[in-house]
Amino acid sequence: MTSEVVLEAEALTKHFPVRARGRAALSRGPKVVHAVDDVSLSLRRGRVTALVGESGSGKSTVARLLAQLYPRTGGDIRIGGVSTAVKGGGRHFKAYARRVQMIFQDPFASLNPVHTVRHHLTRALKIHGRYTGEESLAELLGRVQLTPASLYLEKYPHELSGGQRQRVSIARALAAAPEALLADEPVSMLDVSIRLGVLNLLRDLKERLDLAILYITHDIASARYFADETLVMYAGRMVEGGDSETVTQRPAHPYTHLLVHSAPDPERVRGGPAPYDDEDTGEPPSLIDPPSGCRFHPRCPKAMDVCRTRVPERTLVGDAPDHWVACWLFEDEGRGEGQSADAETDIEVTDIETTDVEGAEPEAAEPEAPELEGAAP
Ligand SMILES: Nc1ncnc2c1ncn2[C@@H]1O[C@H](COP(=O)(O)OP(=O)(O)OP(=O)(O)O)[C@@H](O)[C@H]1O
Repeated sequence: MTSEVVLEAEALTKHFPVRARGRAALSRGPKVVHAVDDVSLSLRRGRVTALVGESGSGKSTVARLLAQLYPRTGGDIRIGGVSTAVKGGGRHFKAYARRVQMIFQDPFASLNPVHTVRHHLTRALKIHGRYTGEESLAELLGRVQLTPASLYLEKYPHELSGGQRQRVSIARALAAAPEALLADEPVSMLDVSIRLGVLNLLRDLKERLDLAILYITHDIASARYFADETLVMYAGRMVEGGDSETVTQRPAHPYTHLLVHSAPDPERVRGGPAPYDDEDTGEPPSLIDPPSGCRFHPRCPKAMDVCRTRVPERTLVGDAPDHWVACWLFEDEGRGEGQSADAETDIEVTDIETTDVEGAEPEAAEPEAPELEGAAP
């Protein structure tokens, strides 16, 4: 874990204002959606960091904050160690976007249907001052394994397969020669059969271009396969993090257990231990009025009194050097950040052997949909 930090967030917070309606508008003060609270993370050169959690846990908001597509409510974003807050559109945003690029879930929506691949890539290269004629286009397409370039350059998005479209989106992001790539569920809309190919491409790019990649996913099994480090988010807060093997094989937080247990797991099907009742998955809370203390406590089978009132701090656990959890169950065993000790928990651990990404995503109820004041871009 010693490679250089490219992009980091410290105590990042985003609250979206919501308009109260009816009597609530008269009786209560302004309401906000607590989409992201106190999130800290570091993206390092040549490493993939997975951000895992159910729908509505705040993953996309973290990515959009890191891409400077939203202003933040609080906290800091540093690129190359320098604090940065950029407003969309201008010269500063362009300079930032040269270093930090984002790819989205739906490549069909992010490519303009009336333009060819040539148009998309030429434009991106020109914006970032890197267009040097045909060979720069061929080089970009080569990077995403769309060769020979002549087969693809004159094609429109609808003439490409889903996987090819996502590769063109990735090529367009690479036109900036970024240091960090924020990939928001980059394979979840693709056919199961081609997901692995796109993840392998991203991994290859990470290695060849020394990219720092944030990989957002619902699917913790794919995080184990693809990411060096895995961070788990629940209801706007980060609850656990560490190297992917440890977080997915020896999860500490009860919520991570739930995610691991909901993932496809041949061992469990053969009778491996189940830490919790499979059916008892509950629902994520409203983020307008999130639970006090640990936000997972209403769903947590291990909840204690303290969980209802006080937010747990990050504490290092287990043998792996950077494995941390924010959970009161570990108050006694925790080493505090930077110390060393063993942590035993009374939670049984379920091994997962799944290494492909074809599994179903854990089901999650949609959180309460607020009336938006600031529309998402
Ligand atoms: N522009 C907005 N205005 C108000 N609330 C918003 C806005 N964007 C997101 N939210 C809310 O913030 C919370 C976090 O949403 P976000 O999209 O970041 O979660 P997510 O984990 O990425 O979910 P998904 O996997 O479904 O994309 C949700 O409750 C969502 O409704």
